Amino acid sequence: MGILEKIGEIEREIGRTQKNKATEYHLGLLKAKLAKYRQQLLEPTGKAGAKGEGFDVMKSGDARVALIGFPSVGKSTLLNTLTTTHSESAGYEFTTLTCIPGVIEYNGANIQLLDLPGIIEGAAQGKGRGRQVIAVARTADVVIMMLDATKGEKQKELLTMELESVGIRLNRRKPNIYFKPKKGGGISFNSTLTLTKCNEKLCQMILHEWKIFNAEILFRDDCTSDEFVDVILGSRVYMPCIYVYNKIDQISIEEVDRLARKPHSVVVSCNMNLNLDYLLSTTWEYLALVRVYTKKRGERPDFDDGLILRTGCTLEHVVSIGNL
Ligand SMILES: Nc1nc2c(ncn2[C@@H]2O[C@H](COP(=O)(O)OP(=O)(O)OP(=O)(O)O)[C@@H](O)[C@H]2O)c(=O)[nH]1
Ligand SMILES: [K+]
Ligand SMILES: [Mg+2]
Repeated sequence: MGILEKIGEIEREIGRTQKNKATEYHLGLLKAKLAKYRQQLLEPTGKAGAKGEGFDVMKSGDARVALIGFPSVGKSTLLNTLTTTHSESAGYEFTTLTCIPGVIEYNGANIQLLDLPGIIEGAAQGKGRGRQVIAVARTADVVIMMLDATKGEKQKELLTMELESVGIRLNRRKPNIYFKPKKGGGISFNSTLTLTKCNEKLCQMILHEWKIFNAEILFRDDCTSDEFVDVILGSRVYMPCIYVYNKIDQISIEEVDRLARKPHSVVVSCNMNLNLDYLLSTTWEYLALVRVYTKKRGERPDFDDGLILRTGCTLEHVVSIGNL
């Protein structure tokens, strides 16, 4: 039996057990066991942690949005408000221990919203269930980083660093650098504009570090050496991210205004249902989905049955879907 099943069983038994003097000892033991299993689930070295129990959620719908944030910022409350799925929400940290999927219907599209356990500093190294959470975040089309509006910018900085450390780049374009390792011929370095943050010598030194002595490089943008490293390593994920400041019911209107003006930010109160429409329209915009209506020659288009496509797709995509 997996740890999640054990937890479920104990929770059910606690629910079944009447609270009185005679059951006091039994209930106490059950709660202690529950605490032990919950703790095991959060341990980086625990077997359950390594396997990622409870995180194998199928992709479904037209797009996937992952909710990440510190514990108790209101992620589950958001899922409960926007979808018909229920995820336990409570005032204590690590209420959510697994990945809970819900569906948002918007503009005729089905968007999968994933509630996830809270993550903390050190998540990328395996603290809490951080590694599994980050692995799920990588598979998303958009990340919603939920922040507690009462708690300042520290959470945002820490989470951004955690994601950076595992190769997730938020709200940044893929560096426009052409890079191709070769069999011979040394390193050929070119740029289409004057570089101010990086140069040929630095690139060569970096490449030698990776034991690459033959390659073709073309900078098409004024990129940094960090971005060059990202290109050499590949495996980077460039992810649109919305910073959602929740619990604005707890702060002054001046503070709300200040947070709302930050780049990529949306201010909300999940409890009081404030500004969630705007969060949905922003999410739609960040997903960059478009609806395409097909019609037969001489007939009117069927506006009830559009295709959901990503921005940048071509007519060929539409035709190939139509031929399925
Ligand atoms: N004041 C206020 N409290 C909120 C709001 N949204 C959520 N909360 C409260 O914040 C607490 C934590 O909410 P959860 O939804 O459990 O938070 P979470 O991020 O899912 O927490 P974990 O699963 O433990 O990581 C609960 O007591 C909620 O009622 C809000 O908009 N305003
Ligand atoms: K919580
Ligand atoms: Mg939760």
